[in-house]
Amino acid sequence: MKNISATLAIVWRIAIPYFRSEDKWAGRGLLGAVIAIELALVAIDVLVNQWQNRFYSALQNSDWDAFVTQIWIFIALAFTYIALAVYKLYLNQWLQIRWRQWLTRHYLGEWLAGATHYRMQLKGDAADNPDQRITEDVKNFVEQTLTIGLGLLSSIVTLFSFALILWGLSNAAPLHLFGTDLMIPGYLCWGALIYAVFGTALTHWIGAPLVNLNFEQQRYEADFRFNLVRVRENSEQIALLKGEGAERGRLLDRFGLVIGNWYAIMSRTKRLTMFTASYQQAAVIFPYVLVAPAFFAKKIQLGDMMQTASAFSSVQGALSFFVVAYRSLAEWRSIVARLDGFEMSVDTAANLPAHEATIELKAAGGSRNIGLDKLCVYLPNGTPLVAADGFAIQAPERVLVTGPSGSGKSTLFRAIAGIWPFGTGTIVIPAQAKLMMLPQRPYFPVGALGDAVIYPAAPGAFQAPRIRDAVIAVGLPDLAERLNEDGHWNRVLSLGEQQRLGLARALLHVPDYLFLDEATASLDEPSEARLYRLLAEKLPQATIVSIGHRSTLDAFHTRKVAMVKDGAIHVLGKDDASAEKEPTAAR
Ligand SMILES: Nc1ncnc2c1ncn2[C@@H]1O[C@H](COP(=O)(O)OP(=O)(O)OP(=O)(O)O)[C@@H](O)[C@H]1O
Repeated sequence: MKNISATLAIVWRIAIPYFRSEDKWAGRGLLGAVIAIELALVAIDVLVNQWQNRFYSALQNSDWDAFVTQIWIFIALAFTYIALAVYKLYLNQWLQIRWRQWLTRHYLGEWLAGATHYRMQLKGDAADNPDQRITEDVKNFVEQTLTIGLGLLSSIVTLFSFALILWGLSNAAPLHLFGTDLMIPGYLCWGALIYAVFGTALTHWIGAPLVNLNFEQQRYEADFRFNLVRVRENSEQIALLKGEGAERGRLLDRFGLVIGNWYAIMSRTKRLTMFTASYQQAAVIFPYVLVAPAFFAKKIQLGDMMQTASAFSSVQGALSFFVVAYRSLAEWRSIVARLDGFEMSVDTAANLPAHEATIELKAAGGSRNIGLDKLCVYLPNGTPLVAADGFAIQAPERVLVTGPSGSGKSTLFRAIAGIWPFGTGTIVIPAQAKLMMLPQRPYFPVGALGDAVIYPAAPGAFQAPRIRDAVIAVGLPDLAERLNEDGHWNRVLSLGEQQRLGLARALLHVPDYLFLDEATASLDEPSEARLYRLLAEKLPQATIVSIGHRSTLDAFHTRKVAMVKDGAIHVLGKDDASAEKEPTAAR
C-alpha cells in the first residue's frame, strides 16, 4: 500500500506540470472531453444492460412488436457507441501527443541545461541511458497513464452503476437453495465482490515479480542498443583492431541478459495468464450458477437472468481491473520508476553545489585576467587531483601548460569551463568573457558541413563567405567548396582535418580566451606552426592557453607552465618552467 501511494505521488509529480503549463488549456480540455466520453460509454453500457432484459423477455414471450422496437433501440445505442468510441480514441491520441511533446521538451531542456548531461555521467549511473528515458519512457508514460487512469475511472463508475442494478436484481431474484428462498440483500453484489477480491489478491501474489522483471528488461534492452550504437560509432577502430570477434562476444553477452530476463518474464506471465484466463472463464458461468436455481424455480424470467449475468460480469469486470491490467500496471510502475530516477539524476547533477564540495566560479568585472585561488580539483570520488593557488592568466598572454599524462591538465580546463564541479577554491573569470575550449577531437553535429563548423551557433548565424574564408584559412580549400554537403563529419574527416576545422570554428567565434587541449596534436609540425601563426594574426586580442607535449609549441607561447608533482597531486606552475618571454614565432 505504501508502495502504491509512493508510486502515485511520483506519477502526480511527473504528470501534473503539463496541466499547469502554457499548454494547460488544450491539455485540460482534451482530458475533460476524454473523461466525459468515458463516462458516456459507461452510461451506454447501463442502457444496453437494461435493453438486454427487455430483448430476451420479448424473445421468451414471442412478442414480435417488442422485438422490433428493441432492435431499433439497439441500432440507436450502437451508433452512439461507435461515434463515442471513435472520438474517445482520437481525442486520447491527440492528448497523448501534446502531452508527450511538452514532456519531451521539458526533459530535453533540463537535461541540456548548462552541463547537466555531462555532470550526470560524472556522478555515475543513477540514470542509465537517458536517451531511452526521453524517448520510449516518456511515450509509454503518457500512453499508459492515460490508459490506466481512464480504465480505473471507467471501472469505478461501472462498478457503482452496475452494483446498483445488481442490488436491485438480487432482490428480484432471491437466492433459491434447496427449495427455499434465502433473503440475503444484494447477494449478487457480494458474490461479485468476493470473487474479485479473491482474484485480485491471487493475481498480485503471482504477478508481483513482474514489476522488477519489466524494469530490468527495459534496462537490458537499452544497454544492448547503446552498445550496438557504440560499435557503429567506433566501427573504424574495431575494424582496424580486428575487434569484431570481441565485439560480437560482448554484444551477445549483453543480449544474453535480455534473453535470460525475457525467459523469466515468460515463465511468470505464463503462470499469471493461466490464472487470469481461468478466472475470466469462470466469471462467464459464475452468475448463471448463482441465479439458475431462481430461474428454474420460475421465480425470474430469461430477461432477468441475462441482465443479471451481464450486470454481474460488468461489476466483476470493474472489480477485476487489477487482475486484467496487472501486466500493464507492472510495466507502468517500472516506467514511472525510470522517469523518477531520471528526474532525480538531473536534479542532483544540476544542483551539485548544494551537495558536495564545489569550486566557486566568480565573474569579476574590471579585470581581464582569469584567476585560480586556493583551487584544488578533485576526481568525482573525492580524490584530490590538481591544485593551483594565486595563479593568473593575464590577457592577452599565451600560456603553454605541460605535464605528464593523467596529471589533470584537461580536468583543470574543464573546471575553468565550469563543467567540472568537484573541488574547492575559486576560479575568477572576467565578466562577459567569451571562453572557448577546443579539444583534441572536436565535435561536429551530423548535417551540413557549414553548420557543423559554426557549431554551437545556429545555422545561418554566419554568412557563407565568412565560413568559407575561415575554412580556406585553416588549409582546407577543398572542404570550403562543400559547405552545403550533409554528412557525419566526425566519421568522414581525418583527425587532422577535424582539428583544422576546430580552429576555423575558433576564428569565426572570436573568443576572448581560447583553450587548446592538444587541439593541433594530429598535425605535422610545420602545419601546427602555420595555424598558431594564423591564430596570432586573426585573434590578436585572444588569450590562448594550450596543453601540448611538443617542444616546438614553446615558440608560440609567452609563458610555459608545468604541472609539478607534489605528493599525491600535481600543482600548476609551482615553479614556473620558464620566465615570461616574447613568443618567437608569433612576431
Ligand atoms: N570522469 C572521470 N571520472 C573519473 N576519473 C576521471 C574522469 N575524468 C578524468 N579522470 C581521471 O583524472 C586524471 C586526469 O585526467 P586528465 O584528462 O585531466 O589528464 P591530462 O593531464 O589531461 O592527461 P593527458 O595529457 O593524457 O591528456 C586521469 O587519471 C583520469 O583517469
